[in-house]
Amino acid sequence: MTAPAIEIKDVQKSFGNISIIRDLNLSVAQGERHALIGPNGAGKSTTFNLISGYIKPTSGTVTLRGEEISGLPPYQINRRGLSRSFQVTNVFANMSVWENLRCAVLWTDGHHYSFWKNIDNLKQVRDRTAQVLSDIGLTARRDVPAGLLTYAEQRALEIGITIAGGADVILLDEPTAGMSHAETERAVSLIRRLTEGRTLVIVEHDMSVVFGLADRISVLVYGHIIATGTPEQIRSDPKVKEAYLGEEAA
Ligand SMILES: Nc1ncnc2c1ncn2[C@@H]1O[C@H](COP(=O)(O)OP(=O)(O)OP(=O)(O)O)[C@@H](O)[C@H]1O
Repeated sequence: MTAPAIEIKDVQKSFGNISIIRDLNLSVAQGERHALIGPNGAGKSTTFNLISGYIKPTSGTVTLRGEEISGLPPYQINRRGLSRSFQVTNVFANMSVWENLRCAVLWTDGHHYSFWKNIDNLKQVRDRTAQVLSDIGLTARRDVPAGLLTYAEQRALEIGITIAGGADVILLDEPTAGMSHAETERAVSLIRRLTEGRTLVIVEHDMSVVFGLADRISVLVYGHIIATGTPEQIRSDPKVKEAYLGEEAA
């Protein structure tokens, strides 16, 4: 049997004496698109931080394709094929779109200490950067400083940076936050296309995105998953309606 892409087992996380994540159990199959939803402050970003190594669990384990990763630093988890985006736009504003992407490709390829090399001569890096640039639809904007892109373009670039290294497990934290309806629709089709054949975990408040994209959904309330299931199961789960979705999803 194939190991899950991500498995969180009995994870607890406290900050000081405040318990934020309580008995967290979550299994995401390889190739699945999984959405993590829940009210503000439920612990969704904290869960992403726990998976990607930015914080360590107080207890419990996180495994990636069957191998324990809890306790590893973020760059080692990244090298094992897990990449994440952040809630806040996280691009280098003064660097061009091309340079931002190339930086992400170099980083994952382990070239980041070779700053004395002429990196544009690394054909493999150049080809991969051009491929991602085209995948995110920003080829015409390649030389524009990232800080001058529209907000939606910056978020697309951020998704490009996240997938640039070829990770097969992708975590996206609110990728459509702050976008218009039309921008959101474009972002969803971009995400669907770019995560084809990979595993995706997405934190998202926009329910049209969640229900349109996810194979399965988990609902986190006060640091605990109260339900996991298909969009239909989640939509009709009385516990979920009461705790989170309310009449909105009825
Ligand atoms: N480093 C930290 N130290 C102390 N408390 C923290 C820390 N990180 C998060 N928290 C607290 O943990 C709780 C969960 O926060 P988190 O950001 O994970 O929630 P969230 O579900 O992502 O919320 P939102 O939907 O608003 O982004 C919050 O009460 C937050 O204040």
